Amino acid sequence: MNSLEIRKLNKSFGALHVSRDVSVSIPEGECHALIGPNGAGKSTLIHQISGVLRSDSGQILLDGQDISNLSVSARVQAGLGRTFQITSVLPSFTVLENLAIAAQAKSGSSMRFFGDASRETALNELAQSTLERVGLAKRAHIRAGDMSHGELRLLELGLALVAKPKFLLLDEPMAGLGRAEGMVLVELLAELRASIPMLLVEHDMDAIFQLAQTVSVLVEGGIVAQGTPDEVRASPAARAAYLGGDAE
Ligand SMILES: Nc1ncnc2c1ncn2[C@@H]1O[C@H](COP(=O)(O)OP(=O)(O)OP(=O)(O)O)[C@@H](O)[C@H]1O
Repeated sequence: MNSLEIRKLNKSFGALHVSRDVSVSIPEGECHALIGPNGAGKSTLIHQISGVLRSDSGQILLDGQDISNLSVSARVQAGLGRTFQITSVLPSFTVLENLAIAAQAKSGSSMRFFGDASRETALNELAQSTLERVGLAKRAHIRAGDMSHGELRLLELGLALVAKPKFLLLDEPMAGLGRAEGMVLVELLAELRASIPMLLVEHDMDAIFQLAQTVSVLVEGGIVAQGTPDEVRASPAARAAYLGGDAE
């Protein structure tokens, strides 16, 4: 079963206790949004989950496997996918080439396998099907550097999907997108969440309330409210700390 469970994660920077006993459980089929004011500790938590930062204590379980002590790349190998705020797209390669390169990298390809036709076919098929999955089939042969910002976001998601993740970490996927581009991405993520559960850090409340079945509100590193969007909207702690007038 695809799921992510984090149990009592803590992280301090010197005297600053940022993540405080954070626990979240995200089962199969679910998009969980993490929201909170600037400086609440959202990025820190994402970095702890992805492995960029080691937690001081707590556990991270992916499909029941404890990945708390794995490196970033070992977590990716274990099935933890993520989109990066710093793009991993190669701008002078086409969209399809970017996906094919990612597919090859994921497959652990090396020169000694070069020329294995069936293997190349499989990688090309994976690149092509991912291209279609993220709605970029018509843009296959465009240089990635010539794409719009919204298309780049779709390609970044495609690069994560090539690795066939069991779970996706999405760090502000809507950032910088216009309304139309944002809607395309929301629709795509809504389709994907049925097969790949996801944790979404996002400031765009419309996107959150369209996508997330459950929400955690993080304030000063601790979760002050957790539940469905409606429960969180109704939570006095969340309203006081974060949602304010938007919750009305
Ligand atoms: N490497 C670090 N060293 C020291 N303090 C840090 C470090 N990284 C983050 N912090 C501090 O931890 C707190 C939480 O920061 P974090 O970036 O996780 O918040 P955030 O919720 O992601 O904020 P934003 O919404 O603005 O991105 C802040 O007070 C920040 O200054």
